[in-house]
Amino acid sequence: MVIHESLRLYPPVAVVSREALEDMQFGDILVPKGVNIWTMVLTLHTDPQIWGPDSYIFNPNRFANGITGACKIPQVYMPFGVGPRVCLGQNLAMVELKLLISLLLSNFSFSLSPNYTHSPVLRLVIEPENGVDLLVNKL
Ligand code: HEM
Repeated sequence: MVIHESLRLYPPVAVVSREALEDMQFGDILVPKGVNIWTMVLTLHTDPQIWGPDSYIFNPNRFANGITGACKIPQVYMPFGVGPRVCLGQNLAMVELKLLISLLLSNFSFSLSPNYTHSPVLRLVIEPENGVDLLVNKL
């Protein structure tokens, strides 16, 4: 739940793009050949109409009943992309994250340094603008 919520609010890949290789019609919308379409993952992940009024709040419990329980349109949760070019490493990434977090939390406790300022920025990926100063104690 914590990993899902982190990937929802801070998706490392905040934008995925596709180029139309031919003219394409979606209902009333014509997408001409050659146009690049950017899907704003972060916008989809924080839309209050989809996630509820607390959509900008970090709340891992929203995933207590899985992705379908967390939002109205589960397809919009796409930290690893969707479709034929979905991230090949998504299962490996999830296992790595679970292992790493379990190992770290069973050996150390963490708290935020008073120096920390919350300022996520979109560069190549979403990252903390001023780094993350942590106070780490060995258990
Ligand atoms: C938290 C970690 C990761 C995130 C958030 C992530 C996210 C993504 C996203 C958003 C895409 C683009 C999907 C699209 O265009 O629709 C992608 C593609 C890809 N990812 Fe990841 N990824 C992660 C970890 C990994 C790992 C660990 C590997 C390999 C060991 C990996 C391998 C790939 C590959 C090969 C593609 C290209 C797939 C294709 O174009 O067919 N990723 N990833």
